Amino acid sequence: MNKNDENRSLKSSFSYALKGLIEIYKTQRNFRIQSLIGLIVLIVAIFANLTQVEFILLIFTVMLVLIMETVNTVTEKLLDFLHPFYSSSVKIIKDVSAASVFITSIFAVAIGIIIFGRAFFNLNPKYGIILAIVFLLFLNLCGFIYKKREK
Ligand SMILES: Nc1ncnc2c1ncn2[C@@H]1O[C@H](COP(=O)(O)OP(=O)(O)OP(=O)(O)O)[C@@H](O)[C@H]1O
Repeated sequence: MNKNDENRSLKSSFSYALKGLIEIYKTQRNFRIQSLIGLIVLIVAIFANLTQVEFILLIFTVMLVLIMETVNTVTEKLLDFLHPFYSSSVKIIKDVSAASVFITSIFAVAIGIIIFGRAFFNLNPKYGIILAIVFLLFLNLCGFIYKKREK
């Protein structure tokens, strides 16, 4: 492969990725909402008094939510293509995939509370941890009750 071919293939990979992004943006309402929230969060971050680590964490979190939504969309589209009819297995896979986005969103909100809470309201970082604890408590409690009921 010569330099020209390499440049061309790099260009086409980029254009395919861009088409994929446009497809997700056009068809996935959640992706549109998440990318808008991410944009607002990062713009607000510019005006907040944040440390370098906090900036990095915010960018990481915003991108992570979008990545998880993209992976979730791939899972849904793949399953719809392979098995367009009702199936309890498809249901479980789709539900679990949606759960991964949900967990990431909770993580994002906890990070937001910790970082913006400190910067704008001098809030103790423990409130972000409390949200994560409430989520894990709820998860364990529901899981426990559900398992008990199944027996
Ligand atoms: N083929 C199927 N068999 C069984 N259950 C399904 C099937 N397709 C979807 N479901 C159920 O419907 C839920 C929503 O699935 P769907 O693919 O419509 O995703 P969605 O959340 O509406 O995605 P989006 O709006 O992002 O396209 C799944 O989590 C699952 O519980």
